[in-house]
Amino acid sequence: MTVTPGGIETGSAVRGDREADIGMLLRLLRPIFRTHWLRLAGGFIALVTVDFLQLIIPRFVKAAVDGLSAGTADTARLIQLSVSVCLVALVVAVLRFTWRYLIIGFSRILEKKLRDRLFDHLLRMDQPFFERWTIGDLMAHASNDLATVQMACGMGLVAAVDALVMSAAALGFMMAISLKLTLIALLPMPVLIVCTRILSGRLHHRFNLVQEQFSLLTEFARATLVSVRLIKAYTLERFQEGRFQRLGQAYVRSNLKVATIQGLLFPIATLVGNVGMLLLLYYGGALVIEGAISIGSFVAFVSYLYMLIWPMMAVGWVANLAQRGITSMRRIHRLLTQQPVVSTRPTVALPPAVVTAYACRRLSFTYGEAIRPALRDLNLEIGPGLVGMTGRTGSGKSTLCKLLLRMYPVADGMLYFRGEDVNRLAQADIRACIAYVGQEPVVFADTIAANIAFGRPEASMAEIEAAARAAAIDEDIRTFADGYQAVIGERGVKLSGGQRQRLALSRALLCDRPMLIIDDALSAIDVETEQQVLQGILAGLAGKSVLLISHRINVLRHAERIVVLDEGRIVAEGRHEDLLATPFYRVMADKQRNDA
Ligand SMILES: Nc1ncnc2c1ncn2[C@@H]1O[C@H](COP(=O)(O)OP(=O)(O)OP(=O)(O)O)[C@@H](O)[C@H]1O
Repeated sequence: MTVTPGGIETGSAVRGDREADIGMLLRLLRPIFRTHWLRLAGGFIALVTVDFLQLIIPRFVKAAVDGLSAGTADTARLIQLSVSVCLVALVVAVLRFTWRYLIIGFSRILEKKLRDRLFDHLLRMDQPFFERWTIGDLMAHASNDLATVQMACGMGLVAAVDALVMSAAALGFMMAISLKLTLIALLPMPVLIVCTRILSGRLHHRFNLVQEQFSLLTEFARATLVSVRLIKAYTLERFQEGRFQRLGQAYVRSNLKVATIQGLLFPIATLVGNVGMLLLLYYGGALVIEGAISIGSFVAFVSYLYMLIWPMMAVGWVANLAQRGITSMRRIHRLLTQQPVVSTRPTVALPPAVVTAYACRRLSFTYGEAIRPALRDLNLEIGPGLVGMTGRTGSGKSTLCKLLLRMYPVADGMLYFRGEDVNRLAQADIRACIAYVGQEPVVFADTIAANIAFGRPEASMAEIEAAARAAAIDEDIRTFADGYQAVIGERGVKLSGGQRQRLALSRALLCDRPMLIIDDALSAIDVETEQQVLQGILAGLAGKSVLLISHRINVLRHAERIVVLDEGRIVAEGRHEDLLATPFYRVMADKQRNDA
């Protein structure tokens, strides 16, 4: 089993797109900042006010200490100062809540808007895009990168503004007391900035490793649970347990490394603060003895010095947050600037239904990195009525379906829908005319009714039941205790393979679109039910075009015309009886007759 590591770096680097500069990134964020400027302004006003109020508290303490040492402070004065400290602390508490609510709330709004944009963008991308990017890559963008940008635009901005205001104001107050003492007390601070910068860089790296380990662990658990039946069939439980345990150990090890760095960061900050305090005690004490500063000023100075420790630490932290935020924004930007390769600029409106739904004119197609074309010089008309298609595996049948569904680009003049070159039509217009049933039925963990009504959520129960009857699954559904309201488990685990296929078919029949493409989607249905299903399809055929791909002669013989593909080319075409004279079809028919 392959586990997707969610390696955004590797995945993106391979694609080698141009890196976005800061201006491009800001352009992406600017509209969100502009819309919420009032909220941000309110938040920062509250934040700066908190900083100033915090700086006022030591002034009250200074007044009290000076009053006490000079013998001028009486009880009333002390109560007055204490009440002032309490009131300021109360306002600080309210304003702290306010800035947190406003600014961190803003960063969550920003994250949501970016996530919505990313999601919308991904839904608009085409098949070649999803072949280049793994789901692990995309999930990593949608979780880790968005979380990093949120952190940078929330706590990062707060810490930057806070550090700036707090350090400027604390330094101002300290210098007002004594310039010399300020310079002495600040001597150890650069050590703190450098240490935080280095350690938080390492912390960031370790955090990334923790996240990577975590996504490996969760992806492994997901992949194991999804294929639990296969694992049991191959008695791989022990093997999987061992791999899971090893991944778990690696995750714990990465977390311990994070804890080590975090464990170093705070003691270093305290140590540096205490060294500053030592210098302050020595030189500040001397200044008090000389009478150059009062005891109150000395006490206030101590408070300011403590207040400086956080901003000094924040400098290194903010630099790392900003760096990480920019890297993540670049990845998001790279994803948002990917464009679908299938044309999205229609020049003409969808023509009304004509006799031929689809026409291929010397249609050739080669997958991006393939050396051999999957389809070569195909000349084919589909519709109205039932066109059958068969051919060896890998002969290009599903590729043709994908082209008809406009999942891959085709050159001009090769594919016509209702007489118009598909490159001149909107993909959505073409797709809206086609109901498609793929080889692998897609079933959601929802009720049977909701699964059938996926393409037409507004359909009535009567319509849903009629579609189920046409796909010969109505009787099976009624065997469930909750009938159409039965929840069929993740990926339809409560249904058999044949039931899943018929469910997918009923979904397509309910859509009642002019064209129906069934890509080998009846393969798991028994012969008797298969005939019922075919009757259901044939009953609704009037005026429609159906392309029915199958390896079964019994299915194909109902078609008015059968096309045989081999190595991407049409090697035979005609009615069932005519084709019996051709080698591939005759061998297939003989073999299936003998098997029966
Ligand atoms: N996404 C892809 N990228 C590159 N090559 C592909 C891709 N999908 C299919 N192919 C190749 O194109 C060729 C035709 O594949 P296709 O799936 O169309 O065959 P098919 O006739 O539908 O086979 P089957 O009967 O087994 O479903 C094969 O050689 C296959 O390996």
